[in-house]
Amino acid sequence: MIEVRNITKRYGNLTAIDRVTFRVDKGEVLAFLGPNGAGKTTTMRILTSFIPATEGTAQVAGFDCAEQPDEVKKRIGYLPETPPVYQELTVSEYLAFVGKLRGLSGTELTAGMDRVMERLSLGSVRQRLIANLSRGYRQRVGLAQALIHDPPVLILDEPTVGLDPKQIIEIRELIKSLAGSHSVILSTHILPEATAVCQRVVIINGGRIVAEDTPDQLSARLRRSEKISVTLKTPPSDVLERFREVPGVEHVLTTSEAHTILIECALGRDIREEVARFAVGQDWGLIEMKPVSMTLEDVFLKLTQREDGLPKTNDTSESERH
Ligand SMILES: Nc1ncnc2c1ncn2[C@@H]1O[C@H](COP(=O)(O)OP(=O)(O)OP(=O)(O)O)[C@@H](O)[C@H]1O
Repeated sequence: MIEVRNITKRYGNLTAIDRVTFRVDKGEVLAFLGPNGAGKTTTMRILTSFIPATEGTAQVAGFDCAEQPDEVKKRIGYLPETPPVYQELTVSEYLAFVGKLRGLSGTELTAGMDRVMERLSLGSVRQRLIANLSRGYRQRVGLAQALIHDPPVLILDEPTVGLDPKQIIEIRELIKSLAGSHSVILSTHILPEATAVCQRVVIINGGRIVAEDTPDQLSARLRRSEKISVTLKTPPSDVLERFREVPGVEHVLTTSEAHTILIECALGRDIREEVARFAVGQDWGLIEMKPVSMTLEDVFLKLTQREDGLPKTNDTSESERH
């Protein structure tokens, strides 16, 4: 439904995105995840035919974003980071206005308005001025304008920024309910949002795609070792060296918690029994031992930070395509 091939966008000397390629299938919800400045908005703008790519092609429902912008816009609902709402209109007036801009009129317009108001539970505020709505309701109105012409494709740029936790859950549930009937790209820098809502994640950093997969597959693929977190009541000062004696242990690391250490062994091995026997034998007071799985957050940091912990930038990033 969305096909992006090798798109590059340059602003003067700055390459905002560099040979970005990905696709979104019919009914799929894709997270476009990346830190600030990674190139998310630039990509969304090319897809919505707001700006042309310097190189490469982007297509929506078979139409070229640069050459057939009218056909593309008909099939896309776009919610920019700041919803394009008019404060001085009521919800009903605003949605009628947007619907007309989208070419709807008569019964088609009324049906479209009724449909989005019901879907976004806007019925009770339809006669309220947008200026007097809470942020959560304003965001719902923003989503309603994106859906008014019932487009098959939705592009949502950071749709939950600035909402309270309850509103965030509501908006995420709504996006999930669109899966199957709509193809959705959700741009976000919030990791739990990607896992909560999307089936697939594209990670962009410094203008380049650095990974693309399901959240589970991403963590599995980047995991290079098994990790166990061990908490001891009375660890000796040389606890790291001592644990390195245990057969199978490859690395022992400190953690931010004084009495907890991290033990690594080869992928597929389970050395918990040996580790427990050793700690108990030394009488170090074994309080807790648990396997540590790699979260999407770990994956994200691994892919978007340099070895020295600084963020990778558009100028210095090495593509780590997997
Ligand atoms: N019109 C422009 N002119 C010059 N540089 C731009 C322009 N728009 C974006 N950039 C630059 O391109 C890079 C990518 O920006 P973009 O807004 O696409 O990132 P983003 O991932 O959406 O970040 P954010 O989440 O902060 O909006 C940044 O370095 C940004 O400063």
